[in-house]
Amino acid sequence: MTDLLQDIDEFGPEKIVCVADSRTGMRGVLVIDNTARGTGKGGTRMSPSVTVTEIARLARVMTWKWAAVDLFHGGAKAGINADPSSPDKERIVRAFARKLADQIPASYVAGLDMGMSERDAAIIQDELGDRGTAVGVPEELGGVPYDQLGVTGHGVAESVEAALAHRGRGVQGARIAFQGFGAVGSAAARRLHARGAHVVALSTMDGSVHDPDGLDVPGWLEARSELGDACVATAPASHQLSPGSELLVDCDVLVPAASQDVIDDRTARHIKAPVVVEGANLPTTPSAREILAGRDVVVVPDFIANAGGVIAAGFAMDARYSAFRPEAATILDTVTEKSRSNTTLVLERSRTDGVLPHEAALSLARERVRTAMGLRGRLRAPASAAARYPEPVRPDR
Ligand SMILES: NC(=O)C1=CN([C@@H]2O[C@H](COP(=O)(O)OP(=O)(O)OC[C@H]3O[C@@H](n4cnc5c(N)ncnc54)[C@H](OP(=O)(O)O)[C@@H]3O)[C@@H](O)[C@H]2O)C=CC1
Ligand SMILES: O=C(O)CCC(=O)C(=O)O
Repeated sequence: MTDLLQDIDEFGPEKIVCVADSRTGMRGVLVIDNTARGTGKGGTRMSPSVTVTEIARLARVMTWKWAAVDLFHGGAKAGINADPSSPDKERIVRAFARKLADQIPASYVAGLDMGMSERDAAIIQDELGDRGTAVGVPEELGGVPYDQLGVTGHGVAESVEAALAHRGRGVQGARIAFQGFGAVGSAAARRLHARGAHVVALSTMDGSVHDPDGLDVPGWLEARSELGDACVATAPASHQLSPGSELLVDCDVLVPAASQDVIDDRTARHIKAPVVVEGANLPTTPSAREILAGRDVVVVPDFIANAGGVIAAGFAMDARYSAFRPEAATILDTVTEKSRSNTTLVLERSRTDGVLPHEAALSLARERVRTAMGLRGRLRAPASAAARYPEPVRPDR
């Protein structure tokens, strides 16, 4: 806990709530990072290795993500330390929702992240009743099932296209490698394949598949829906790679779409792709980013490339108060527009200002958050934007 306290900076976290339930063995955490631009909002992750620090780092990414797309929610993230394939998943998810609601009534809206599905969001909604809710619930409950719709992956694919365009080439025939074939990775692979790219590698925790001539993406999508992520084990031995090798294959764009910190210094020295588009949150360590930049590898930051989830969550947050469900096409069009324009903006700023894309993206997002904090009187030094809203001049009496 000492470390975490030392990690608190002027942006947050504002609140960390840990919950546990001895009957189910559930252990969970919610981190609300920064609410200057609105309610703290972010998905809920389930993994047996989740830590408080991991969730705090992810919550900070959410602060930047909402600000970068200029939508008015703040950063938050929740985590449940459990195996998502546990037969007790429903009991664990219910215990998490109940315990959290006891601690902070109605102040967290759950959502989807690794290891959680629309079905789990529905369970949270059921458990909370009028004490809180979740987004990402099935359509049949009036929700926006953004993982099933592949919204985040759609945006990642758009970001890949914009990054390729920035390098002066089209998506047709581009070779793309993926780590992670879950909600984000599979949807991005489907879209890029449909746009004429060759998906040359994909992976799950169970293994990696590689074909330099391009994999049969529709076939792998079907295998995934039948066999789950274990589908990769059915590939011929000649197409299987050792874990992590999918990050190092020869390709035009690498899309890490699984876990954090998978691109460390050692991996960064061997990546062959000239472009990395971060589908996952926090896949590249800060020092690896520097190494990649030194090797002229362009990295599109997570909170620029994978903002489709927050855009869908933004629509879903509004839909909580409406009997009307937003059209999927409206959500996807918004994601297309924001993902492309932000990717292009950040890569251009990076080039003209001579800074890493991450730094260019961060300065855009940080400025918006700082302005909101200043206007709310949360900064030690007054923010310059406050000058636009002067105190009323009162006539002398
Ligand atoms: N869902 C969303 O809307 C959003 C998700 N993200 C981020 O995208 C990433 C993926 O999330 P999502 O697709 O929802 O998660 P899912 O749980 O749907 O899928 C995760 C995928 O990654 C695989 N995986 C996990 N660890 C590894 C590893 N070390 N090597 C290879 N494959 C691995 C999983 O395999 P297996 O199933 O075998 O474990 C699975 O295929 C996360 O970083 C998440 O925070 C970001 C924005 C929004
Ligand atoms: O806020 C959500 O519910 C989904 C988006 C998310 O968690 C993310 O972008 O990482």
